[in-house]
Order: sequence, then structure tokens, then C-alpha cells
Amino acid sequence: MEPVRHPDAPAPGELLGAHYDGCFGCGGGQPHGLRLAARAGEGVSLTAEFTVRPAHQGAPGLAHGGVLAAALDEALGSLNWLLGTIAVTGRLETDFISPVPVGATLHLEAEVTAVAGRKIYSTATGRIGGPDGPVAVRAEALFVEVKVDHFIDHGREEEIRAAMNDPVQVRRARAFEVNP
Ligand SMILES: CCCCCCCCCCCC(=O)SCCNC(=O)CCNC(=O)[C@H](O)C(C)(C)COP(=O)(O)OP(=O)(O)OC[C@H]1O[C@@H](n2cnc3c(N)ncnc32)[C@H](O)[C@@H]1OP(=O)(O)O
Repeated sequence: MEPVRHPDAPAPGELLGAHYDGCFGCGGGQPHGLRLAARAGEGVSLTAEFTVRPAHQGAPGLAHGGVLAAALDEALGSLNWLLGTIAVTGRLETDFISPVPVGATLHLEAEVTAVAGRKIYSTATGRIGGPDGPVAVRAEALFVEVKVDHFIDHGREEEIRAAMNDPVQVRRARAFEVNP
């Protein structure tokens, strides 16, 4: 089925913000995190930027492939905001097309291509040298919709309790829910 943008989704051009301060992909509370900043696009799409820092190296002066996959995963995961669902990565297939140097900014574009029950199919590209530069990485993903209980059941109690006692975090979690 065609993906449907949630009526309360942030408007095109709006910054989505972090879903969790402790998130390695988007949170401000991780010193070496990616701090990926995503912005809503048209339909069920978004753009995001991530600048590679020295802490993200694999080979000398080049981004680690797993970090680049994490950036793609985070951009794809941020599509949740636009669908109004909570979903986790079930499958992530990544193509590494050209090396990404430290200091480079990865310009990411992600979009949901189809939804089938709990399954959300999406795709993302990362370009370097500017938003219209050559594609350096791309990914195809399957996310699977889950309930908030997924995190309560599987997460570590310490972080779950802290998140539940944080009104800002509770508001953010509700922003993902279709029927809060
Ligand atoms: C509070 C706000 C926070 C908001 C949180 C936002 C977080 C975003 C963070 C970035 C994204 C991440 O890194 S998320 C973290 C990394 N991912 C995870 O930790 C997920 C770990 N995996 C799981 O928990 C589980 O495997 C699930 C939830 C993905 C699926 O388990 P399940 O719920 O039992 O469902 P299951 O029946 O197995 O699968 C449902 C359907 O999906 C298909 N399916 C499942 N996995 C796959 C797969 N790898 N490849 C192909 N197909 C698959 C099944 O065949 C089935 O299709 P059919 O039979 O229906 O046709």
C-alpha cells in the first residue's frame, strides 16, 4: 500500500528534533553520537545531515562503514515521525559506493515506499559534496511497527525509568503514537 502521511506530521521544512536525548543517532546526550538533524519533506520523506567527526573513523581519515549504516538507519527511523508510528529496524541493506572522508557532511534523503500491515519499506541515499553531490551510500530497509511496550519489555530498567520520569521524553514518545 501507498504510505500515508499522518495528519499531525510536522510540516515540510520543519526540523524533527531528537526522539531520545540518549540516542546515538540523533540525541544531544552522546558525546560521539551522530547528532543527525532531520527535516520533514513532502509526503513521507525527509532530509537529514550528518558531519563525520574524527570519532567516526574506520580507516585513517575515513568514516567507518558501520557509522554510515547507523546514519542511514537513523534517517530511515526518523520517518516514524511522519507516519505517526513507532517502528524498529528489521532489515537494513547498505551499499557503500564511495569512501566518506572525516569532515565531510553526508546529505541524506529518506522516504517510505510502501506499507504492508506492520511492515514499512523505505529507502535512503547519502550524498557528499552537497545535497546534489554524488551518492556515496544508499540503503533499503524494512521497519516493523511495534508498541511502546517493545521498549519497556526489552530496554534496561534504569534508562526506561529515567525516560518515563522525564516529561519531555514522554511528550516525544506520544508524538509517535497514532492513538495516544
Ligand atoms: C518511544 C519512542 C521511540 C521511537 C523509537 C525509534 C527508534 C529509531 C532508531 C533507529 C532505528 C533502530 O536502530 S531500531 C533498533 C534496531 N532494531 C531492533 O532492535 C529490532 C530487533 N528485532 C525485533 O525486535 C523483532 O525482530 C521485530 C520487532 C523487528 C519483529 O518481531 P515481531 O514483532 O515478533 O514480528 P514478526 O512477526 O517477526 O515480523 C513481522 C513481519 O515482518 C517480517 N520481518 C521481520 N523481520 C524481518 C527481516 N529481518 N527481514 C524480512 N522480513 C522481516 C516478518 O516476516 C513478518 O512479516 P509477515 O509475516 O507479517 O508478512
